[in-house]
Amino acid sequence: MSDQAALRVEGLSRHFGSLKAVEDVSFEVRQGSRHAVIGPNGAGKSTLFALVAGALRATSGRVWLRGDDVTSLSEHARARRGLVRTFQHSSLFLTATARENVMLAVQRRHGVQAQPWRAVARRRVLVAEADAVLEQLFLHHRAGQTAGALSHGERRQLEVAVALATSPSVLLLDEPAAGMSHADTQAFQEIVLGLPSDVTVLLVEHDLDLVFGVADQVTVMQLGQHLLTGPPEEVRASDAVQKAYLGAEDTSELFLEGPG
Ligand SMILES: Nc1ncnc2c1ncn2[C@@H]1O[C@H](COP(=O)(O)OP(=O)(O)OP(=O)(O)O)[C@@H](O)[C@H]1O
Repeated sequence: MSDQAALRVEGLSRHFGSLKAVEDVSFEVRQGSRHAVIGPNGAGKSTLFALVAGALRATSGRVWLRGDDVTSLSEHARARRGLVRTFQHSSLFLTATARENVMLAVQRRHGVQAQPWRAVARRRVLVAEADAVLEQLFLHHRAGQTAGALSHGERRQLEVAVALATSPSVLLLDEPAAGMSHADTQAFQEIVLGLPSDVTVLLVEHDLDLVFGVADQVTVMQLGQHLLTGPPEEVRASDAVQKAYLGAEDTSELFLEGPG
């Protein structure tokens, strides 16, 4: 594994009966990268994401977090080591405020302390840390609202805040733009770009505007297999990617958006 890799998958496979949902996939995610996984429907992106997060067991292959083999670890054990995911379907406490949702995550990071006389001081620290994370995610003005009162886009922001509050080394974003309006997606793009540079981000995403707006590396999956990993301009220029991605002749509209 190269010195710069925060995460590496090596020969990773997951079969469902005879279906090879993910087959012998290998690639590295560099330290500090914003790395996206794309591919047509059924390409194996969600399965790959679940294998990396630890929600699914691999049929074969390995997952490395920095130099550590985490393949046999549960999702929780991986999260404790800094490999933290957001969920496509919200895992927020909807009746708790945005601040309380983040405070719970901060508290988990600190661990529960048993000295009751320090409770007031501890709460002050939790509030301050939670508010700092909310500010980072442009949600500070919503801190006192219940998560249930937030818009869909704001909830997705809050999910990232909750994940970020655990101090991840690698943040896994599961289709963050799913169900978002165009405006929300654009706002979310700024959030991803503004995440701390020492946090490595791996996102699985359908929205190519978001992908090409944030990613410095893109992995393309096709029919369970790894097709290409490279910088956005290389992916855009690849005939194989365009054909695989669209499966059609008219590729002229693909990959025209975004900087990179
Ligand atoms: N639990 C499962 N049991 C059986 N087959 C599955 C299971 N999960 C996924 N598959 C199959 O594995 C293949 C890859 O699915 P996956 O959801 O990983 O692809 P994807 O690229 O995320 O697709 P999409 O873009 O539509 O979300 C598909 O053919 C899917 O039907």
